[in-house]
Amino acid sequence: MSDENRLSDPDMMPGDALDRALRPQSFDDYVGQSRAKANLKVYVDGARNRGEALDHVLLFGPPGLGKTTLAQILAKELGTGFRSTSGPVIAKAGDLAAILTNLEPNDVLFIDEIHRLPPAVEEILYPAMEDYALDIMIGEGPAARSVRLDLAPFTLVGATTRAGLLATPLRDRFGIPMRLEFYEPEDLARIVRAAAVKLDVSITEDGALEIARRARGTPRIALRLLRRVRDFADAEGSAINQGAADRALKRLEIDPDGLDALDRRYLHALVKTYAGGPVGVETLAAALSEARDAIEDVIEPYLMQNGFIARTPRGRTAAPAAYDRLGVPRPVSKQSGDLFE
Ligand SMILES: Nc1ncnc2c1ncn2[C@@H]1O[C@H](COP(=O)(O)OP(=O)(O)OP(=O)(O)O)[C@@H](O)[C@H]1O
Ligand SMILES: [Mg+2]
Repeated sequence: MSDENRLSDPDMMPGDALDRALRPQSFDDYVGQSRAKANLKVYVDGARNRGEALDHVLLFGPPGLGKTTLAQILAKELGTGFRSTSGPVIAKAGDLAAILTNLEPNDVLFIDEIHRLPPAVEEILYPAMEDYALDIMIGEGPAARSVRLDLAPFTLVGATTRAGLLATPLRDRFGIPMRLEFYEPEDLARIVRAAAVKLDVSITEDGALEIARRARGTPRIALRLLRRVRDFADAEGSAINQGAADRALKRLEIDPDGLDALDRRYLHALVKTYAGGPVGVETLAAALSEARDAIEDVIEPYLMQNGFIARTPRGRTAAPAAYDRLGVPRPVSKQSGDLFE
């Protein structure tokens, strides 16, 4: 994202090595997402007992909620190998064919950002997912013929921040679609406390909860805030208690409800510049000098979840909570009946 200082950007790279060290290794360490987890446990047990490959799994939801982590855990719990790649990395059909033919029986193949697979690559995935087979063209012109090559049974785990961008034939081939949800503060507090133990940081219960409440429902952000708050607490020579966490997060310009500077700029533009909308996402992106993808993947899901904005066919609209949040009087009435239904 263009705003390099955005601390709560879950896409930000630095610290990712540490993130890896903090990654849970089993269903039991994986906090929250109880619905997804409970179902996956049943499917994993079934596949393992039958000695079969697990059905293909599609994990979708905003960045930083634990898709990659869950994919790795699936392989561990299945007791299979784990191969990992991503949509933009696979340029040619042959690249994917090479990966597929090298899989061991029942392996997990993880494709991150699966919505960015080139269409020609996507097509060879269809028979691979459906029949564990590759259709390869041999020769050219009138003599060309297609040869079918068998593959070992495998589980494709696809991850995407945008299930909506997936072609329907691809989406339909996932037997197990799973939406990951934003985390409750209590779950994020558990994640923060577990990380603090691993990082040897002393933190109180309410210190962890303060960080959790302000992490936009996202584990990656919670972990990042923990590291920054630790720096401030170290400088103060104090443990991370609620007061220390609050002071540090204020300095980081993260509001008590977790909104950061970019969230506030977004609401400001929508409510004040565009009179509460409806306004198109491209217009908002231009006004904020942010990429449209970042707006749609990172900013809007959390604002929507918290009732600040709505997406309508005609564009984004501000909900009453957005006016209240900015201290702007709510409009008395608007012609568009869909605003405050
Ligand atoms: N349920 C969880 N319990 C504990 N820690 C978690 C959980 N989910 C995620 N994390 C932590 O948050 C970090 C981010 O998770 P992960 O990389 O899996 O997110 P992601 O959904 O794959 O994000 P992206 O869409 O950006 O690829 C990881 O380092 C992991 O340690
Ligand atoms: Mg990931």
